[in-house]
Amino acid sequence: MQTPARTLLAKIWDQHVIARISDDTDLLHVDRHLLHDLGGSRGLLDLRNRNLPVHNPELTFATPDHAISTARGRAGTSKVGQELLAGLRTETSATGIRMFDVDEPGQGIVHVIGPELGLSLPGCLIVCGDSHTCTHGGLGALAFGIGSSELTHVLATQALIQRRPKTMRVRFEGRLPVGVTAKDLILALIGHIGAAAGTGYAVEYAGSAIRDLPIEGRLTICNLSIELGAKMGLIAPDEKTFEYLRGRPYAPEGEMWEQAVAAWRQLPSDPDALFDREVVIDVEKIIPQVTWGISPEHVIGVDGRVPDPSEVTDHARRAAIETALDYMGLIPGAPIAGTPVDWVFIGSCTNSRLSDLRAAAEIARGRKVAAGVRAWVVPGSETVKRDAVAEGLDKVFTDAGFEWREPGCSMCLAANGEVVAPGQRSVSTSNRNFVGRQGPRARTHLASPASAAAAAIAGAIADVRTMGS
Ligand SMILES: CC(C)[C@H](C(=O)O)[C@@H](O)C(=O)O
Ligand code: SF4
Repeated sequence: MQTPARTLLAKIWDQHVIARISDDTDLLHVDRHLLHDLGGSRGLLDLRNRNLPVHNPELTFATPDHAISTARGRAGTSKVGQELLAGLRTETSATGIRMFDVDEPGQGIVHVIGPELGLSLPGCLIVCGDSHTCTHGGLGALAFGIGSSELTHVLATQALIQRRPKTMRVRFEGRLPVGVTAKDLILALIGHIGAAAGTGYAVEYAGSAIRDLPIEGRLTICNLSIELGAKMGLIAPDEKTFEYLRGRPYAPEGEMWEQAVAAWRQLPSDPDALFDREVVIDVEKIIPQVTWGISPEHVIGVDGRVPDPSEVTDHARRAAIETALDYMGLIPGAPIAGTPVDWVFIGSCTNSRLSDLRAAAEIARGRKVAAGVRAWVVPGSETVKRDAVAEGLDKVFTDAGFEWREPGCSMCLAANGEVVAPGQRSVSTSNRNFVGRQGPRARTHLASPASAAAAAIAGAIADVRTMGS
């Protein structure tokens, strides 16, 4: 009998089932557990208090990112941040967990270091107490965020009970227009199908535009899966994935590498595999995107106009637009381009990798940040920082008037006073434009690194396509 066609998700899932719990729920083995400073030490302390050992410390890795300051010398880390960092150090060393500490090669935003260290591999099941764990799906891993009690459970058992999600395939077809990046693709998708469309689904991104994307762009796409409502986003591994991973510190070597690649080649969804929902996006129609509101689905092309609630008949939608425009301080129907900005933030697990910094530097090179604008570049990891410095990107940015910071989450979630002041407007390469996300009453417009750099130079939301390089 022929085996039924299976999706990438089903293949990885089936390989991790330890026990069937019910028709749609399984106990799964976890291959990698990543810890960060906000939840990691708490989970480890919880175990200690219950006299439980960490089941597989060699499969668990930690790094501080959320609660540390990104100022030089980490000056400005709050008391709580310092306590969390100290706790992570004590508990990981007591349990034999490898921690990539501040100023050590390997430290960085947890979703940046997993891929770059080769900890995140195709076919792996990866969890972390963080909703953007979906990022690692860009390498063909099944990766998702877990809550704090699940985190403790994984530390104690290296396993997790999960309900099998429905499957959605999004095919991005065509060639990327000039100025359009992975970030624009995923924002356009969220705008098109809505920020709740992925709820209950694992989303597989496919199509010619995904195949053409370098790995870092694929990580950006998968990073925003949770902003689509999906806990998991995946992209089938291919030759680019293998090239990206070859020789990375934790990637398999020699004979093990050959065996791993042979196994990874079996992972892509079978051609006749069925998905619960299919979406096709023509990328040639997409232009650089920017958000105007307080959800990632509040997004338009940079040549567009802010919506006018008086033109919307649906009552609930009209009220939502009014609320968003009021918070954002925007005029209904006004063009979004030209809106003056106070802050530009280039960073976060969405867009702080080397290719992101290169794209921003292309726009910044030889130009100056507009008067009155503060612009930060926060590399995603020590490795990104080292590579960027080796290429002189830090110099390009500082010459243009950007501040060059140490790796961490920073202004993505406004820790340690790294905040946008009340009422001020920021263009940010991060993934959330929620109310208060970058500080109380801060106004956030999400965009790509190139678009963010263009805004810093113009002093206003700008169409990167008119800036050349
Ligand atoms: C702090 C952490 C739990 C949170 C998340 O789960 O995503 C954070 O990383 C975020 O981006 O809001
Ligand atoms: S960079 Fe932002 S989105 Fe990513 S893990 Fe840190 S706080 Fe969360």
